[in-house]
Amino acid sequence: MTAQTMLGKPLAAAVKEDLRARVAALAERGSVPALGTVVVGDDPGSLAYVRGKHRDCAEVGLASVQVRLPADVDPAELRERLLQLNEDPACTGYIVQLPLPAHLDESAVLELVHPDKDADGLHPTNLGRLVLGTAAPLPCTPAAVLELLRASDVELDGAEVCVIGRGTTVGRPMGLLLTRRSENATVTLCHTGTRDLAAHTRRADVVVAAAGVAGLVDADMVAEGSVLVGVGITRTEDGLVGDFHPSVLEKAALVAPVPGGVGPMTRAMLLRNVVELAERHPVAG
Ligand SMILES: Nc1nc2c(c(=O)[nH]1)N[C@@H](CN(C=O)c1ccc(C(=O)N[C@@H](CCC(=O)O)C(=O)O)cc1)CN2
Ligand SMILES: [Mg+2]
Repeated sequence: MTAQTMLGKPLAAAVKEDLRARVAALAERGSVPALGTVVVGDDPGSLAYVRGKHRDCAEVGLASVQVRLPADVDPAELRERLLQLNEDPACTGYIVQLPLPAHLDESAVLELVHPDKDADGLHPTNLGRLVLGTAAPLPCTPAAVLELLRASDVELDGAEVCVIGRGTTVGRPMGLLLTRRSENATVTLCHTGTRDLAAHTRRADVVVAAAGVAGLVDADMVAEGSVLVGVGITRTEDGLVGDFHPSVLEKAALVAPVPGGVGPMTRAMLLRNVVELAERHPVAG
C-alpha cells in the first residue's frame, strides 16, 4: 500500500476564504478584528512563525499588532504588557509565542491572558471549557489535526487513536477533542514514560505523533491501512524531519506529512479563533 497524503495548504486556503467573508461582514458592522502577538527574545524560528501570523492576518483582512520584548524581560514588565492588551479595545485577541525564555513560567504567563482574548485557547479557563464541552477557542494544533481528519472523512466514531505527546499545546487537548461525544474516539495518550510504544501504535487506527523525535515511528510500529498525522518537527542538516519514518508510507493508508500537513492548518486555526472571538465579543474599530 502507498499512502495518500493529507495536505494542509489547500484546506487552509478554503478556511481563509471563508474567514475573509466573515471579516468583511464584521467590518460592515463597524468591527475591525485585530490579532496581537507577543514575542519575548529573538529566536529566529519564533520570529519566522510570528511573521507568518501577521501575513496570514493581512490575507484575510484582519489587523494585527506585534509586541516585542527582550529575552531577559522582567516578568513584571511582561505582565504589564499583557494586562495592557487585555484592556486594549483595538485588540480582539492575542497570543504569546512559545517557547518562552527559561526564566519565565510559561503557565503563569498564559494565565495572564484574559480568557476572552485568548486566541491560542491555552488559558486554563478555556482548557477547562474544553474539558466541560462548552464553547471556547480551541488550541490551534489539535484543532488543525481534527480539521484534516474531517476533510479526509476519517471515521473517528469508535476508532482507536494513539496520541504521542502529553504537552499542553498538543497532546492533552488533542485527547480531550477526540474523546468528545461528537468525535467519540477512544484515545491512548502515550509519552516518554510509555513502556511499549509500539504495542499502542500498532493497535491504533489513527496515530497522532507530537513527540518531536525525528523518525520515532517506523513502518514496523503501525498497522496496515492506518491513518498517520505528523505534528512533531525536528530541524536537521537535511531539513525538516517529522516523527514518522518515511517507511510508514508503504503501510499507511493516509498520512499528514511534515512539513506540509498540520502546520499550515495550525496557522488557519489561529485566524479562525480570532474571527470567532470577534463574532462573540464585537468591538468597534
Ligand atoms: N503561542 C504559540 N506558540 C507556538 C505554537 C502555537 O500554536 N502557539 N505552535 C508552535 C509554532 N507555530 C506557531 O506558533 C507553528 C509551527 C509550525 C508551523 C508550520 O506551518 N510548519 C510548517 C513548516 C514550516 C517551517 O517550520 O519551516 C509545516 O509543518 O508545514 C506553523 C506554526 C510552537 N509555538
Ligand atoms: Mg520556563
